Amino acid sequence: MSLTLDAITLTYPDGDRRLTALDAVDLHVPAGTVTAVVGPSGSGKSSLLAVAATLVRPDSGRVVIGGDRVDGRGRSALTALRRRSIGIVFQQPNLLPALTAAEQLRVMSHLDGRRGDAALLAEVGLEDLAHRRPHQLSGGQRQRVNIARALVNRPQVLLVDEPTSALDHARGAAIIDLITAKTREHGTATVLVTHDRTHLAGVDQVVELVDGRVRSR
Ligand SMILES: Nc1ncnc2c1ncn2[C@@H]1O[C@H](COP(=O)(O)OP(=O)(O)OP(=O)(O)O)[C@@H](O)[C@H]1O
Repeated sequence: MSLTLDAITLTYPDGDRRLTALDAVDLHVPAGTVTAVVGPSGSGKSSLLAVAATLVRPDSGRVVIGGDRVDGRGRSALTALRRRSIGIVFQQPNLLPALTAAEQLRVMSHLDGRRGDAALLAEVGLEDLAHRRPHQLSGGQRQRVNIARALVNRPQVLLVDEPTSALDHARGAAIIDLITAKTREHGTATVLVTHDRTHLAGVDQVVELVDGRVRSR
């Protein structure tokens, strides 16, 4: 399903004024495609991801997933929507230290009451490492578990924040390739926030944010 952000404006309190983090931002991400969001520090990339994740409510504008407007829904409806439809991959894989790779996935699917899917580990190339705990995995392998975990519930929207920042170039490129492949395979609408423009050759759209506005390219 597609993701659309329509005229999103977001401000934060800033002393006795408001700081405009996103200024009438439009973004359309068709199903099965990856949109990279680039821009300098403080340009609003994380804010955009937080709005798309329905974690932060914008001052104005609409968030539309698969044709349904989702901003403005109540808290429990948004929690259910996030569990069901939105996968989030954070910069640092926040895996639970005591659990094996397979267990990290099972915990997610139990939380949502769905069947565990350790086969996902095979999809991300970790079938032989299912029994390892996070400290027994490399940074790139941990990020793969993180991605597999975000995909457990087959989300319609995948939001990825700086997935390569802790990785060397080759491992970073492999992670972007993996995200792109899974996006195509599952028909996900994927937004990938990154500082690093060197990996962007394979993505479908690159959006540059400057001071909270989309700069046309
Ligand atoms: N909770 C907050 N309260 C007040 N201001 C905030 C808050 N979060 C972000 N900001 C401000 O909003 C603007 C956009 O921040 P945001 O984190 O979205 O940028 P970014 O592009 O993700 O930056 P970076 O690349 O450094 O992570 C910045 O000026 C930041 O200082």
